[in-house]
Amino acid sequence: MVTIHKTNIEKAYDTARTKAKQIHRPVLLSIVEEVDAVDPLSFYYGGNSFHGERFLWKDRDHTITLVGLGAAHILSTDEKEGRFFTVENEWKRFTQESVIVTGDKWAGTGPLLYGGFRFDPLNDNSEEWNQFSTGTFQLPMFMLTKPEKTNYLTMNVICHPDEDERSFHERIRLKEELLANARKAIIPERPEWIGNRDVKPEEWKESVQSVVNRLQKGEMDKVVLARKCEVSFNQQVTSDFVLDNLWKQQPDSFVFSFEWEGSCFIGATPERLVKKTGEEILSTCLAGSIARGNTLESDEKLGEELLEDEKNRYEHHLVVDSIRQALDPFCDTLLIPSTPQLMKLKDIQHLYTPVIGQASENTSLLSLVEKLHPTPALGGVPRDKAMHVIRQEEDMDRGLYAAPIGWIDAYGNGEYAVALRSGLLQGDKAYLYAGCGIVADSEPESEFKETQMKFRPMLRGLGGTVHE
Ligand SMILES: C=C(O[C@H]1C=CC=C(C(=O)O)[C@@H]1O)C(=O)O
Ligand SMILES: [Mg+2]
Repeated sequence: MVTIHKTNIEKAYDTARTKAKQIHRPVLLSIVEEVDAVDPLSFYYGGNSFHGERFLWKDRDHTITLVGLGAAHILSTDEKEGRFFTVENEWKRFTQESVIVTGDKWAGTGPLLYGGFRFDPLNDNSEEWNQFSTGTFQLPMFMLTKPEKTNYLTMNVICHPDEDERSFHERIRLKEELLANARKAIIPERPEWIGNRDVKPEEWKESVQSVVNRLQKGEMDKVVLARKCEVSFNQQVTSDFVLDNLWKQQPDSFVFSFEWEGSCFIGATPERLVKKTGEEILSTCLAGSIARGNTLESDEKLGEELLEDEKNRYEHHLVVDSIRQALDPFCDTLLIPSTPQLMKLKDIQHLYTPVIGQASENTSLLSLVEKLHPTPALGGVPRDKAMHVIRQEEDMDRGLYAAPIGWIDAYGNGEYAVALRSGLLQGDKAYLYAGCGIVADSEPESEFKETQMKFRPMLRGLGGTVHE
């Protein structure tokens, strides 16, 4: 990796081209510059000439927003077991040969790989998820990074050995145009909502009962079962208006979109899988749910009920235990409070235990993702047995729902969320997914109601009427 500090970009371009000629391979040139304040959503809408190749990421702590336009490079794998390492090694190799022009090494700027790993590489019941590989990632052509108050723009160009200079100048012109577009107010178009329907709701409740019977016999401790809801529109649904809604409606969640080959995976999830900045790592145990109350008093009462409820505490405890076991071997220090607190979101409250650790040297972000996924907040205990039951019982493909989605930069910093409260926009349909942790004393009807609450953020985000 060659890092050049604040130089003439023509010179950097020559360096990259010369390098490409020497190694007989294309070389990535990544140019980072500080720009005047840009509204991330306007940058996204204004980049609609890249429709189908855009992404947006906002974390739940409001520390970073990323918007990517266009794909300078695609990295995907169909490997099953080794997919995390394949992506990691490919990414390392690719960035090691790159030329980066930057003022400093800010996390989330420069070369950055955005995308996700499918929930279950062994599920080939594909339906709507055909176009996604077991790991699907892109390096954006243009990317806006907003860490709190600053604004950076990264331009990624793949320089070929026989590169024609004109295409480079064309990219610079395009970058200026995208920044100018983002400063004009663009209001996203909203298609008309036709209706929504639960897919096989009665069958799902029967599955819950059959899993409860097995749990009561002691075959396993926990299995998370999910179901699907389908929403129809009068015309193609694009991600713009959905993002606009989710951004405003779910300030305390990760808001993300990932446009890919005509579809868009989108959502507002409260759950972090893992974040790594230098050696510091953060993770989240999130499991156990109850409704929000209509008044402050009833809301507090429900919160207290959740904190004391044995069934929910058990659901949660299994997640804490498993995350501790996964992270402990990779950490010099690991801090996990012994009792959960409440995470209150617009439609639901959860039991929540934050995790902070100091990773031992040479621990990579994707190796942590590999160890953590799927946590028992989406899979179960024991993991392999639960995955087998999910394949048997769910009769669908989760695709990227409940899967790790996020980013990694050239310095190994990054963050992956667990893609809950999410859906796939495809043509004039949106497919939404929601699941529940099933334990021995689960009741199908009340778990069904829990999934109804978990569909609400996306139903509202899609413009549906949600009874508060
Ligand atoms: C599987 C989902 O939620 C998980 C995260 C929080 C609470 C959960 C629960 O109480 O069952 C689930 O484990 C989902 O939202 O689809
Ligand atoms: Mg639950």
